[in-house]
Amino acid sequence: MATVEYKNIAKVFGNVEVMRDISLSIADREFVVLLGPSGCGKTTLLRMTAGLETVTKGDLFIADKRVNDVHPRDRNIAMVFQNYALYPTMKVFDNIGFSLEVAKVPKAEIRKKVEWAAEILNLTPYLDRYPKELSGGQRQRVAMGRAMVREAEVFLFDEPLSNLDAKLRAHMRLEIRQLHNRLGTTTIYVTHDQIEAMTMADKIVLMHAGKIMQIGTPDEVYERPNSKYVADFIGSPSMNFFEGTVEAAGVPRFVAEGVSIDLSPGVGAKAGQKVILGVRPNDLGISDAGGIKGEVVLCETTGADMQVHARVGAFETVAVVPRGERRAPGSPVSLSVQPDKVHLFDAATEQRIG
Ligand SMILES: Nc1ncnc2c1ncn2[C@@H]1O[C@H](COP(=O)(O)OP(=O)(O)OP(=O)(O)O)[C@@H](O)[C@H]1O
Repeated sequence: MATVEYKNIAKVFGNVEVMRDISLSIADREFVVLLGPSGCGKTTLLRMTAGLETVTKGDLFIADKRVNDVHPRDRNIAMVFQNYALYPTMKVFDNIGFSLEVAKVPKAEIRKKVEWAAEILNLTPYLDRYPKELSGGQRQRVAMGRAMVREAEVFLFDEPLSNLDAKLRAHMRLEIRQLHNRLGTTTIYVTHDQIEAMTMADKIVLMHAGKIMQIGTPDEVYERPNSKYVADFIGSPSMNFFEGTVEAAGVPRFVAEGVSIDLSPGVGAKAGQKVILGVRPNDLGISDAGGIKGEVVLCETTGADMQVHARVGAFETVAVVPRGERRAPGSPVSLSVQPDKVHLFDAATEQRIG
């Protein structure tokens, strides 16, 4: 097992710089998720870690050893891809054991390791089958088995669940996380799915346009997003945003067209400062009186909850409330928010205030 360290990493393809000055430390046994929209550079960072892409600038360390120029084979990593990359003409047993066979490990030892991995992954009944005779989830487990038998120091996952249906994805999330709890292998996992990131990660690294926007535990990035970008990316439905000004006579107050919200007394904003105020849909309560006045646009039920879409002044908002709160479109509604549930960002820099 090992640490992974990125120091001022940059990546240029041709003359296009897709990544600049990435620095990140991953602790031994940590499960880190690289999260971000398509094109943000997460796969490129993973492929550089694997040695499948060169590092243009900076230093990459695995287990305290600089590996920029080390061949992928000698990095002691195992990678699990989105498309599993199984060999179609080999049975499950041989797929899992193939790398050991190439390394000329004695047959008895290969058998022992493959059976050990199959047992943990619930693949024992399938060792004699070909990949095409397996379900998507089973194929995914075979791909993980291949990584496990190599006793790699670091596991790299590149969107491993994106080809599975929603239910199986949820199940495999749990399995991968349990596997990590059991083996403790340092893991770097790439996804654009925030639910995967929130449920699996010890630490989320949120990327955008080749830069790291925030590093933190799932709770930290959810509860204290350091910028409007992060606040908007994490959470579903997305955070509500209101652009306005802070007024500070007595209790500080946020004011925008049709909106007035009390802020916590200690809030770091200055009087007159232009800000963006954010509230998570779950932190918006609705009632018939008091609070911020608005008009219901639409109510949608998601099963357990109801999403109330409302127009408030110049803003579209959504509140997630218990299912019984259905209201007709066009009816008046009042929205309330606790001052300590408010997120404030500077309007110009979009960075968190306080
Ligand atoms: N071989 C390449 N040549 C040129 N540009 C590339 C190459 N590979 C990736 N890029 C560019 O680098 C940027 C980062 O790509 P990368 O695949 O790392 O993004 P990603 O966040 O993993 O996205 P996705 O979720 O779509 O895979 C993109 O703008 C992409 O177009």
